[in-house]
Amino acid sequence: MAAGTKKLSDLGLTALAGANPDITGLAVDSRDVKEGFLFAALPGTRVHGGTFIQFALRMGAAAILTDAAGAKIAEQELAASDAALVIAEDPRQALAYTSALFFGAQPGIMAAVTGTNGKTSVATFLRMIWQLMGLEAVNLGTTGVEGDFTAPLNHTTPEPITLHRTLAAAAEAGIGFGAMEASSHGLAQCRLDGVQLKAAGFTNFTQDHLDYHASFEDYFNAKAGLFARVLPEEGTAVINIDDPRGLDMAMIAGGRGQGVLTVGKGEADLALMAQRFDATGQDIRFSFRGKAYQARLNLLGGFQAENVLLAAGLAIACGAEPERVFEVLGDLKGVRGRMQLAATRANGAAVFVDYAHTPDAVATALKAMRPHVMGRLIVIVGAGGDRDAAKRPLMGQAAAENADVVFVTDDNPRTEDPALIRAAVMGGAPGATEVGDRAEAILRGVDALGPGDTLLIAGKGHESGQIIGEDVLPFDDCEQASVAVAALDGGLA
Ligand SMILES: CC(=O)N[C@H]1[C@@H](OP(=O)(O)OP(=O)(O)OC[C@H]2O[C@@H](n3ccc(=O)[nH]c3=O)[C@H](O)[C@@H]2O)O[C@H](CO)[C@@H](O)[C@@H]1O[C@H](C)C(=O)N[C@@H](C)C(=O)N[C@H](CCC(=O)O)C(=O)O
Ligand SMILES: Nc1ncnc2c1ncn2[C@@H]1O[C@H](COP(=O)(O)OP(=O)(O)OP(=O)(O)O)[C@@H](O)[C@H]1O
Ligand SMILES: N[C@H](CCC[C@H](N)C(=O)O)C(=O)O
Repeated sequence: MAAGTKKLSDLGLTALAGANPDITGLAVDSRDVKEGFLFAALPGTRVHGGTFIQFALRMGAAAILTDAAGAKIAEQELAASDAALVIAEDPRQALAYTSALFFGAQPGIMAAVTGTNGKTSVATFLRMIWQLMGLEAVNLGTTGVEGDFTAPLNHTTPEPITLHRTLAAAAEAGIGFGAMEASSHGLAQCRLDGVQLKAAGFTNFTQDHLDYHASFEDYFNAKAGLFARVLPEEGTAVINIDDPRGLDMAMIAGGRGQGVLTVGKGEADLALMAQRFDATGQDIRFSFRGKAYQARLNLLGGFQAENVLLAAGLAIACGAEPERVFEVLGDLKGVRGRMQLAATRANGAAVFVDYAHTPDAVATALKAMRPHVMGRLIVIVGAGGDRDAAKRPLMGQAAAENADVVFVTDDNPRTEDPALIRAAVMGGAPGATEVGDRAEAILRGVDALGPGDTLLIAGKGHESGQIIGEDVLPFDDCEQASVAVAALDGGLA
């Protein structure tokens, strides 16, 4: 058998007619199928993957994994083929377990974090904590794979083939610790089933993605599903109980027999007692199971202390010595595109870039900025196309309520009419100035900065492109901020 080749039966699958071919690879898209591959024909939001079974067979697929509907679509082609047919009630879940068995390795200790906002921040801080303690670690999510092993990713939670291929490569490179983000899409689509999780974290639950989930409760249940994936006996849930749904989450996890470690400002195991802000960060006092500690965080934004404590809780839940974890918090660095200082004007006014792309995140980011601002707080905001339309006016409103000056602009209009998206955002921020072109909006925002003012450019964070239609045009908020400052204050050749 060739390297990387496995028998179908070794992948936990049984074919209808008892066939047991060698499987040389896995594909979820028929266009990726090669000779000997298993093609997973999944039910989709636009089309059933069963439609593409005929193409997969032509490309040499040795096995097809699908559901009854997929098999029906390709009934004739399957009958005329030697390929093994596996029918599963939930082929997405079956694919996830099959991928885990096919690639066969992951970092020994894995933790995942879910929540509307803060996943990337918490996963990144957790990876940094591990590294600062001398351990080889990675985080996987919206910003790709980062840490002691790096790779690009297309999803916050990659589909299972990519996920398990990446985890196996990390394990092979000697990485012992992994922190991953669990998006609600990823959870609903079982993308991380088959990952052995030692701990799972919950940040918060507010509005997003109601284009995909049928209701708010459906969205909550998808997130709660993370706690069904933690190792039943030895796993621990680390929950932010300041969020109104935190206690619900703690009950769900506790009800499944997991240990629960609570984090929050009130009566929590890991409790934030005080924060004092200055120009470069904050000093925090906190307690762990009754004992008091303090730490310096070189991070802007009150919410980052909550994210750091959640990450610390996850490190402890994964077996680290609490004292050792608390010692390294002062060395944590900021996360790319999250409250990142992008440029400073000659008059001292600062420009920050942040990834706030939900109503709650826009409000949180602006409120967090306020104690650091002597003059006016200016914000540039927009909402993504082909995403939850209901959040658009709420994002405008969050901007108008928490900033002194608002510019509404484009943020990845994708296949929608950008003017209509802006109009929806303007609906929540009637006094705002509308500037469609994002580069021009940034220039106008930077130009409006007087001494003591601050500009927050929200929505794109670390992103490096503006998605218009199906095209991705190069665009970087930090770069545009520097260009605007240089153009206005001198410095451009
Ligand atoms: C809405 C959503 O999550 N869609 C995911 C879903 O695709 P779909 O159901 O829309 O697929 P479809 O277009 O109907 O096609 C059905 C099936 O046919 C296959 N196909 C299609 C065409 C073809 O020629 N051959 C072929 O085999 C497709 O691969 C698919 O498996 O299943 C696909 C395969 O598993 C995913 O790649 C795809 O993610 C798309 C690309 C996506 O953009 N997802 C985003 C919204 C997402 O997942 N975001 C979250 C982050 C959200 C957050 O901020 O929290 C993430 O984790 O990244
Ligand atoms: N604990 C928090 N509470 C509220 N808002 C937060 C919190 N943490 C981060 N944010 C806001 O959310 C933005 C996105 O943060 P982050 O990338 O960590 O979240 P995320 O959940 O990974 O988002 P996504 O999965 O959509 O990429 C930040 O730029 C900040 O504005
Ligand atoms: N993971 C999020 C990111 C949104 C970022 C924002 N720039 C946008 O395009 O809406 C999503 O895909 O909904």
